[in-house]
Amino acid sequence: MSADSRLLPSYADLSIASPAERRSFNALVDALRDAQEAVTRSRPSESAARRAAALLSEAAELLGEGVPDSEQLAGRLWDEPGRAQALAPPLYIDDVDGTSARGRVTFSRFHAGVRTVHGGALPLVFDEIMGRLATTSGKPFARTAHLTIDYRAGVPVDTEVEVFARVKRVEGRKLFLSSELCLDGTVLTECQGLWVQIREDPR
Ligand SMILES: CCCCCCCC(=O)SCCNC(=O)CCNC(=O)[C@H](O)C(C)(C)COP(=O)(O)OP(=O)(O)OC[C@H]1O[C@@H](n2cnc3c(N)ncnc32)[C@H](O)[C@@H]1OP(=O)(O)O
Repeated sequence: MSADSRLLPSYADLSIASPAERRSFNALVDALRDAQEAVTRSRPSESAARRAAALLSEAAELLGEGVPDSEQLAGRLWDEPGRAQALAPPLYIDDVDGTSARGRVTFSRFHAGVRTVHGGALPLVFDEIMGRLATTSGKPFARTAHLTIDYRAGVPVDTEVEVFARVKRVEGRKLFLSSELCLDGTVLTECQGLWVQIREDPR
């Protein structure tokens, strides 16, 4: 396991997978990320594109229809960067306490729009770090209710950027958070978010 339990949400279930299952599933998700990036970067010949498509289809067929979402591992290996899901780029959360969080992320061309990171990909990272902050340090389960993004400057691909988040105030079940994505001390993108602690835990 790669993170200490202070960095994990209060509802994280670390017993969901054995160490061996965790390693092999993580390797599968890493390979999926590599495939996404390789397809994005490629300009294959017709035959290479057909062959690659057949291999990817074969992999999907091998995995079959899957298990109910309550049993899936994707998105639930909380102590792994990216939680073993390929939707968002893997976020390395270095620190979380009751009021702030700090992490690092590198977007690749898969998440690019025109030369810079796609505007729809950036909220994925804000939702991850603010979601972690909103639900760590014993806080109950909360859902994203509102996000506002300010795109100050383009975010480069293939470059590690820092992400910071903090709790600005709490009003009953409502947590008002803010977050910034920075490169060399310059804020590139800012996000304001509202998380609402739900009345009943749905899990
Ligand atoms: C580590 C984790 C990483 C991953 C984190 C991922 C987190 C997510 O992405 S969750 C998925 C995306 N979000 C959702 O699907 C949420 C969908 N919405 C909902 O489930 C509900 O609307 C929910 C839970 C946000 C609020 O529902 P409910 O508890 O019934 O709220 P309700 O009682 O109406 O309102 C509570 C308060 O919040 C306010 N509020 C609710 N929604 C909003 C909103 N969108 N904007 C502003 N205020 C809002 C209400 O005005 C009310 O305020 P007050 O108490 O001052 O009157």
